[in-house]
Amino acid sequence: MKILLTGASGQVGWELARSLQPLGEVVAPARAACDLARPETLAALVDRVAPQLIVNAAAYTAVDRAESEEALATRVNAEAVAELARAARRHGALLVHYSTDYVFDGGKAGAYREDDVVAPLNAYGRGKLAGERAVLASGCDHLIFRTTWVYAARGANFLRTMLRLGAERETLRVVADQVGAPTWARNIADATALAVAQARRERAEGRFESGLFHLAGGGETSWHGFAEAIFALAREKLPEQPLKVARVEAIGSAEYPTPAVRPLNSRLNQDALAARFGLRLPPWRDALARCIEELGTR
Ligand SMILES: NC(=O)C1=CN([C@@H]2O[C@H](COP(=O)(O)OP(=O)(O)OC[C@H]3O[C@@H](n4cnc5c(N)ncnc54)[C@H](OP(=O)(O)O)[C@@H]3O)[C@@H](O)[C@H]2O)C=CC1
Ligand SMILES: Cc1cn([C@H]2C[C@H](O)[C@@H](COP(=O)(O)OP(=O)(O)O[C@H]3O[C@@H](C)C(=O)[C@@H](O)[C@H]3O)O2)c(=O)[nH]c1=O
Ligand SMILES: [Mg+2]
Repeated sequence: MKILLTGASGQVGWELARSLQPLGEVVAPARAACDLARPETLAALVDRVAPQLIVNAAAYTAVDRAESEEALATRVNAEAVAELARAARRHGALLVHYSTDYVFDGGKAGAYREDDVVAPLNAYGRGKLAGERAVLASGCDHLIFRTTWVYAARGANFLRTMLRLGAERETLRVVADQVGAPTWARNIADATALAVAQARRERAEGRFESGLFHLAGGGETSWHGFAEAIFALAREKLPEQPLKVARVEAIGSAEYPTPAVRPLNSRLNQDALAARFGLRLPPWRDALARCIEELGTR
């Protein structure tokens, strides 16, 4: 199977480049050769590669910057996605695409199910929602995974931000009223590969059905709880890590003003993924422990 992977330098894309290897030949063009800010160039790229599977891990993920760059964010997260999806349809390829908890407004009391009402609060969320809709509208075979609070040993993420700030400051202030589940990029990539393997069998047997699935770490916490776990695990597993931080103050979102409004509830119900693919990500703290252990081996 020939696989076109976008965003291979990102958190999820980096892990996918490894997880997808056993499934076929992974073609992962550099950004210059696959620029989602230029959607009009993508059909020719897909024609040239002629993949059976397209995995789109590229995205505009700067949530606050998107408020002042909504057109660019939407071009990358929706218009380019529409082009990739139409090209997948033309080639009879399966498209795997990722979306976000930020399509929701966070007002629900429990964990969000796939068919719950969407109502993004920010520009990034609006663009990602438009991306989901573009995939649906294209009529291509697809799997959309809505994930959340992604971190990895590399890339720009909350884990790495906390380790950096924790080395610089004695006190940090972190919001405690936004709840969700940290999700390790490696778990996303491995679950994607397993789901794709099943989808490939289903397609060969003519019984594949496209769908959208929530894919997030198990359990829940707040950003504050995530930060405390990061420092506890780093103290335990990274003796070399310089950590000055002595206190992580729990604050409300109002005390940490940002250009983009974030949902207070990011919890994603995992049952649909388990029912369809028999997959469930581990408790978020277990995954975080493994990721942090790995940081110590570098
Ligand atoms: N990060 C998170 O917390 C969450 C992410 N998601 C979704 O998961 C998916 C993967 O995200 P994640 O791995 O965290 O993202 P990252 O920000 O870590 O990586 C984004 C990737 O997209 C690439 N990219 C950005 N702009 C363009 C462009 N114009 N053309 C081509 N490539 C581009 C980046 O390239 P370069 O390295 O050159 O910048 C990078 O490879 C995305 O769909 C995202 O929306 C969903 C929920 C949470
Ligand atoms: C650095 C820092 C952040 N925060 C808050 C801000 C925010 O509410 C929360 C997390 O900060 P971030 O900038 O990592 O959040 P953000 O970039 O919004 O993370 C989101 O990224 C996109 C791509 C998604 O799809 C979402 O699922 C989510 O992971 O922590 C503090 O309270 N104190 C701090 O010192
Ligand atoms: Mg961010």
